[in-house]
Amino acid sequence: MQTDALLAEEIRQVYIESDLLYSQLEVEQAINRMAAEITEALGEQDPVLFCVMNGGLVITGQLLTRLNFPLQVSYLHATRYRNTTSGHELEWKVPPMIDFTGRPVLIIDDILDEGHTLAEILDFCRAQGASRVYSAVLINKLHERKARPDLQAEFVGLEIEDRYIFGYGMDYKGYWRNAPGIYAVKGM
Ligand SMILES: O=P(O)(O)OC[C@H]1O[C@H](OP(=O)(O)OP(=O)(O)O)[C@H](O)[C@@H]1O
Ligand code: HPA
Repeated sequence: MQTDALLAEEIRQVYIESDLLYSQLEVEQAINRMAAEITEALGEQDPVLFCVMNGGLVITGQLLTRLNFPLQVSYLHATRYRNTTSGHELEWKVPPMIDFTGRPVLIIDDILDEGHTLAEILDFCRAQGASRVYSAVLINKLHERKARPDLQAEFVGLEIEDRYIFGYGMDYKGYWRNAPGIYAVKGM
């Protein structure tokens, strides 16, 4: 079999053998709660929201239609895993392109795993003059390997055990960001 055919087979197999950790309904309920908490904290603050591409795509879109107050939204692109299942140095592909000097910023991403990605993005936004920097993640992964012991997002959808997951923006080798639930890869 050709390499791409082998990968396609692996990708299908990973989905078939995965464990569903949270259904679409459970994820949507968590997003509703996050949106209410964000509205409560930022509804009067004229914030700038940044989607962390690629993984933040789905949660950002799902949150946006639930945030009924004045805000601006844009994206930044930083990657550490590069479509693999283990992290490397953070690579900035696109820095924030809206000026947010003196304004609150909300960084939105799919997952806070070891937290190197979020920590570096938060530091960058603080150094660039945000009045305050908040973060929202759909998933917080529970383990003792956080980049900083005190690192937490203000807004968290769901917590998961220490397994490699995909769905709702999170990928397995670049695939299954579109999976409509939170799935854990068998054996990982
Ligand atoms: O907490 P960490 O251990 O730093 O990992 C979390 C980051 O890893 C993933 O991005 P990735 O680098 O895979 O790029 P992607 O957004 O294109 O999937 C995810 O979207 C987070 O941004
Ligand atoms: O468990 C994960 N799944 C997908 N992407 C990720 N990026 C960090 N951790 C993960």
